[in-house]
Amino acid sequence: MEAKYLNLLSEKFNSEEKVVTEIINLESILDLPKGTEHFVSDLHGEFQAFQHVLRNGSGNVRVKIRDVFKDRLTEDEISEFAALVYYPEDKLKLVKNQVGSREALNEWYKIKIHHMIELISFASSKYTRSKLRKALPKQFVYIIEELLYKSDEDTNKKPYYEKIVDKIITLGQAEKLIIGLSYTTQRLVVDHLHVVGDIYDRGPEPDKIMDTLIDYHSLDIQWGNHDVLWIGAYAGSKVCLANILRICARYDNLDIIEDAYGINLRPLLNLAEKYYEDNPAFHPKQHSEKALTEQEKLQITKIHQAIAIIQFKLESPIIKRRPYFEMEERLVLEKVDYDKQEITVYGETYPLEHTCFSTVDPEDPVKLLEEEEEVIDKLLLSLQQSEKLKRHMNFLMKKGSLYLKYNGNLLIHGCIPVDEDGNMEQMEIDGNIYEGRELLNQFENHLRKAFKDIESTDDLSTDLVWYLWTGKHSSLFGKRAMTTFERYFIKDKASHKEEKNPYYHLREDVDVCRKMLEEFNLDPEQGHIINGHTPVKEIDGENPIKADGKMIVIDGGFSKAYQKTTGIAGYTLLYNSYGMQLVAHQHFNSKKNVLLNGADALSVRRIVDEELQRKKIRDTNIGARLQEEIEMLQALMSYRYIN
Ligand SMILES: O=P(O)(O)OC[C@H]1O[C@](O)(COP(=O)(O)O)[C@@H](O)[C@@H]1O
Ligand SMILES: [Mn+2]
Repeated sequence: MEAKYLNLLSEKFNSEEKVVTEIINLESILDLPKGTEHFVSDLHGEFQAFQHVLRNGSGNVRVKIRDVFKDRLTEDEISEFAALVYYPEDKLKLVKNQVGSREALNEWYKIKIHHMIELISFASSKYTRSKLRKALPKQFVYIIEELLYKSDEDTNKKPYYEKIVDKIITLGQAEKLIIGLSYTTQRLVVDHLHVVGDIYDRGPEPDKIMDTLIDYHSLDIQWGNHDVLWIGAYAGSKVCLANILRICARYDNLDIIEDAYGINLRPLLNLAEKYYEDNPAFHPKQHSEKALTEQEKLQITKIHQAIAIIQFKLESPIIKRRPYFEMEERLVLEKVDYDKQEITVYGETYPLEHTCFSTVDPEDPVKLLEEEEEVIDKLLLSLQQSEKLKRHMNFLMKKGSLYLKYNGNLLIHGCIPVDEDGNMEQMEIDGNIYEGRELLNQFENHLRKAFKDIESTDDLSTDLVWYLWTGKHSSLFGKRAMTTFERYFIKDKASHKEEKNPYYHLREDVDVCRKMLEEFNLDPEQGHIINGHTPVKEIDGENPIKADGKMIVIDGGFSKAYQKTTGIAGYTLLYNSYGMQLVAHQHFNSKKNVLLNGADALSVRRIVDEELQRKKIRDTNIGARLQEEIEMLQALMSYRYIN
C-alpha cells in the first residue's frame, strides 16, 4: 500500500499497541456468528401491521423469550411478557390499572427487570460489548452493564445487584428502564433490515413508516414502483404527481397529501367541483374503519376524475417525445372515438362507460385546460416545498437503490426484464442499447439525476422515472402495459389484463435464476434472488419459495386491499447464522388485541435454507470489509513497527 495512506492511518493508530489491539479486536469480530437480517416488502402504507412485525422481529422476540423461559413461564406468561417487549408504554399503563397495590406493582417491576436483563444477556450473546452498549438506553448504560455482567453464582455480589434494582424502583425509574430494555431487545433480535420496496400507496400511513425507518438502527431500501412514483413526483414529474394523487383519491387517502405532507388540495378540488359529477367508476375504495359521509365521498369521486384525466393528458407528450419508450398504444385519449363513445386499443374496439370527458376537446384531446395546467403547477410547487416530504424523499435516496447485492443475495423489488427464452431484454435509451444489470444501472443513474435537478420537469431523466413506474422494460413494473384507462372505462375485463414479463414464470426455473445471479456477478451456488411486488396467492396454493429455494418472493400482502387474493397478511424473511426462514403472517388485528389477549398469531415459519456450518461475520459483506481493514493494519504494522 502507498506510504501516504499508511502515514495517514498511523495518525489514528499511533502506537504499536493500538494497531495490535485493533487487529485482535477485528479478528475476534470476524468469528462471531453473522447478525440476523430481516427482509420485508410491499408495506403499502400499513404502518400498524408493519410496526408490529418490526417490534416482534417477525416472531423472533417470542422465540428468544421461549428459549430462555420455556421451563419457567407458561405460554400465557410468555405472551404477556412478549407484549410488554413489543409495546412497553401501553402494557405498563394496563398493568398499573390492574395491579392492586404499590407493593405488588414494585414486585412486578422487579421480576420484569430481572427477566429482561436475562433476555438481553441471551439475545446479545453474539454481539461485542461495544455493539451491545450502543443498543442500550443511554441514561441507563452503566447500571445495565452492572446488571448484565453479574454472575449468578457469585453469591457475594447478589445483594449488591438486588439493591441496584430496588433503588431503581424506589427512585421511580422502573418504567423508564423497562421501556428502554424493551427497545434494546427489539433492536438486538434484528441486526439489519432490508425493505424490498413499495412503502407508499394504497394504505393510510406511509409517512409514519418513513419516520420509523429514519429512526431505525440499520437498514437499506430497494425502491418499489410505488416508491419511485413518489420520488418522480418530488423530482418534478407532473405525470408521477398526477398518479400519486389519483391513487390517494382511489384509496381514500388524500389525508396523506393534505395532513401528513401539508399540500394544499383546494385548487384541485375547485376544478373538480366545476367539471365533474358523481361517477361510480371513481368511487373511493373505502376503509372499514373510516366511514365517509355522502358529501365527502362525492368530493373524492370528483377529485379522482379530475386528476385521472389530467394524468392521461400528461402522458401523451412524453410518449411522443420518447419513441423508444414504445408506448404509442397508451395514447388512449387520442384513440377514443368521442362521437361513438368507444375506443380501439391493441386492435380491439370496446364501448366506453362511465366516461368523464368534460375537459377533453375531441379536436385536441390531450390539451390541458389552462385551469388544469395551473392546478398541476401549483400542486407540484406545493409538493416540492413540503419539508416533511423532502426529508422522506432524501432518506429514500440515501438508503435506497434499484437493486442490492448483499451477503451473496440479489435483492430487487420487481424483476430483471427477460424475453421468453430467458435472455436479457434490450432497451434503447437515447440512442444506446442496454440490457440486464447495465440497463438497471442506467435507470438508477437517471433517477438520481432527476432527483438532483427537481426544477427540470420534461428532461429524459425525469421521463425515465415515470417509465420505471409503467414502461414495458421497467425492472420495477414487470408488465407490458398498465391498463388504468381500460379499468376505469371499459366493462370487458379482458381489456384490463396486464401481461407480465416472462420473468414471472421463468423465475420458477433454477437455471434461469442461476443465470440471473451470474449476470450480477453473484455466486449461483450460494446466492438467492429476493423479490417483492407480486402478491403470492397462498390461497391458491402458490409457493413463495421457488426454483429450489433460489428465488424467494416475499410479497404476501401487507396491503389490506390485497389480502383477499393472498389469503395471508404478508411474508417476511429472516436470515440468521443458521440459515434462511420464511415467515408467513396472519392478519394483524390490532395492537389492542396483542396487549389484552396476547394474540400475536404466531407466524408460520418455513425453512428456505439451512447452513451446514453456522455462518460467521467473516462470511458476510461486513466481514469482507473488516478483513480489508485488517490487511491495512497489518501493512501498517510492517511499515512502521516491525523491522
Ligand atoms: O389495485 P389497483 O389500485 O387498481 O392498482 C392496480 C395497478 O397497480 C399495479 O398492480 C402496480 O402496483 P403493484 O406494484 O402493487 O402491483 C399495476 O400493475 C396496476 O395497474
Ligand atoms: Mn410493486
